[in-house]
Amino acid sequence: MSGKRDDYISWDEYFMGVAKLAALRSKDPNSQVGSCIVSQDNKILSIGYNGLPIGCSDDEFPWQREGEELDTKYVYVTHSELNAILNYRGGSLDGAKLYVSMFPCNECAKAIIQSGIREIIYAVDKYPDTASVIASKRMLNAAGVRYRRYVPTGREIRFQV
Ligand SMILES: O=c1ccn([C@H]2C[C@H](O)[C@@H](COP(=O)(O)O)O2)c(=O)[nH]1
Ligand SMILES: [Zn+2]
Repeated sequence: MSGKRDDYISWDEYFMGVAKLAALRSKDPNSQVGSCIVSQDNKILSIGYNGLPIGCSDDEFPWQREGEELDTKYVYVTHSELNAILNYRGGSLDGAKLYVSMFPCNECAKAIIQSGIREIIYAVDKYPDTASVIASKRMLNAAGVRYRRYVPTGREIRFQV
């Protein structure tokens, strides 16, 4: 009997919690997406969320979903997963894991595969019937990148000292 706490959070809760915290930085009014890249030995390597590229003002570029293509967010926003990959300055991501709050699109799947990430843990598969996500899964399957849904414990995570 060591007296150690036994209600500490799991690795999955920890890293998905970090990804969801990062998502809260997003200015996207509809979908806030956060990513946390983790090494095989559970060290956080990088974090990202969906947002505009450096130098592109959050207040000047559009956040709408519909209308003329050039007036929508879709042609400007950098996706959370790509931001996390690009934010990493340490070299190789070979064998890393990606915790992400929403299932990655086809463009992110390409970047994930090419970066060497080998496992995706996602919270929500928000658009499973879209060509983008179907293509994403097809590529991830072909490349042998595993993916699994994060199963919430239902436990409330509170901060206390
Ligand atoms: O793989 C992905 C796919 C999408 N995103 C971002 C891009 C947008 O900011 C939102 C999606 O907006 P909707 O209004 O839900 O279409 O999510 C991402 O970061 N990663
Ligand atoms: Zn994407």
